[in-house]
Amino acid sequence: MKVVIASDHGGFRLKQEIMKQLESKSIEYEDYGAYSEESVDYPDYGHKVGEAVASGKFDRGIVICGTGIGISIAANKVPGVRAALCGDCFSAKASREHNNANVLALGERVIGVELAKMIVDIWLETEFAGGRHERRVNKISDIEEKYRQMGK
Ligand SMILES: O=C(CO)[C@H](O)[C@H](O)[C@H](O)COP(=O)(O)O
Repeated sequence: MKVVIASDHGGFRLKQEIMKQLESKSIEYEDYGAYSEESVDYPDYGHKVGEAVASGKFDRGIVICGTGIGISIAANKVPGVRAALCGDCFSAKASREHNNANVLALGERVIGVELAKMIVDIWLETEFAGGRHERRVNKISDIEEKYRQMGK
């Protein structure tokens, strides 16, 4: 599995921890920044990760900002992205099983490092359950298609 990861300044330190975790599990990843705690704008990083996942270059993306909110909103603007902001293990599992989330968003200023690592582990390990969930996820794609046809 190939993972792309990015954060703004508010998620920089947690990103460093998550990258160490990916390395320890020999999961291939690429760091799309930010590369320091200097103040930057989270939409730029959510957008980059969203495009990298939607294009098929990466299987999954992880985005981190202070709350995880702004960067997940930005990633979700890219058609084909299903970014899930998770602050607990149950949601992390469900976001994969039910929503086939392809981007995980975390809030460094909200959750601790150890919880974040557990969430990442569960999220990366869990497969999409399909079945009735597939019909619902397809309806999300239908919404995107509707706006694509309207040229928006
Ligand atoms: O949480 C965020 C947006 O939803 C981002 O992490 C930003 O980091 C946050 O808004 C930045 O705030 P700052 O006061 O500029 O560090």
